[in-house]
Amino acid sequence: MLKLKKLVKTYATGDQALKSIELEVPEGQVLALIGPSGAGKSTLIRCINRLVEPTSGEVWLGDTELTKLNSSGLRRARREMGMIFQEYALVERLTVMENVLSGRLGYVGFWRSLTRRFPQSDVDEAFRLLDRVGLLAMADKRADELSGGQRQRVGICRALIQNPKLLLVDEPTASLDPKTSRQIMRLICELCAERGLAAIINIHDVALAQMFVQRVVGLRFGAVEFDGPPEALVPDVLTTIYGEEDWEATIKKDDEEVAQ
Ligand SMILES: Nc1ncnc2c1ncn2[C@@H]1O[C@H](COP(=O)(O)OP(=O)(O)OP(=O)(O)O)[C@@H](O)[C@H]1O
Repeated sequence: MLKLKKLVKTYATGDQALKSIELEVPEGQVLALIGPSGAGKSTLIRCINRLVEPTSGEVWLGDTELTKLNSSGLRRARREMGMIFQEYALVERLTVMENVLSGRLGYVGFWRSLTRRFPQSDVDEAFRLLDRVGLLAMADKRADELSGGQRQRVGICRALIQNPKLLLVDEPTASLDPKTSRQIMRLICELCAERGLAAIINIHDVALAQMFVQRVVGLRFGAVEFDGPPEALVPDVLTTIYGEEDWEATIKKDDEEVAQ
């Protein structure tokens, strides 16, 4: 469904953030992207929807080569890729409902978006999504009245109301406490399963990634160092991705898989 071919990103500073990445993500697969700081995880996610322009190589979403699209083609293609951010990127003075509906701005016409008059079907879907993530009662609250976990749930609804094929998720739990982090990861993975949605989740917490995803890709110095199931992330493998460290405390223990 998503295919990256020889994807390279060299920043103007000369930093080679991605070195010829080859990656395929089938429909419905949730993949965690791990690796040390500076490995290129954010760059990879942002090159897919061209928030960062790749230097060379190809990005394919289904039959569309995203790297070939002009700006209007890209605008259309971006509807198919929902993005969830670490810092939520909500509009603080708008309500929860308005923030969720802003996910539809790529679909509604210019005048409608200017006056924020969304079709009833969009409003109905926003209510359904808010109900699904447990925020129905918050629909009229301002975004700046919410906790971090609640904000991220709004961010998830905003991405899903686009009806995307792929979710690009950039450190969704980095600003959250451990329990809320688990809840958010679980929610993202459940929603992907319910909707047959593929996702790439850039995440620092290896144990959290191992708990929820089917596939882990480890980046190091802009190259894929590991690609496999979470249980294959043994200490030696972590050392090749991150360098020398005592990994026993990091790797998921079976009895840690709490179903809360
Ligand atoms: N806008 C930029 N201009 C120049 N260099 C950049 C830019 N953004 C990232 N880089 C460089 O590209 C490399 C990869 O950065 P990137 O942010 O993608 O890594 P990351 O794995 O997401 O790191 P982190 O986990 O710390 O967020 C780093 O060497 C970084 O310094």
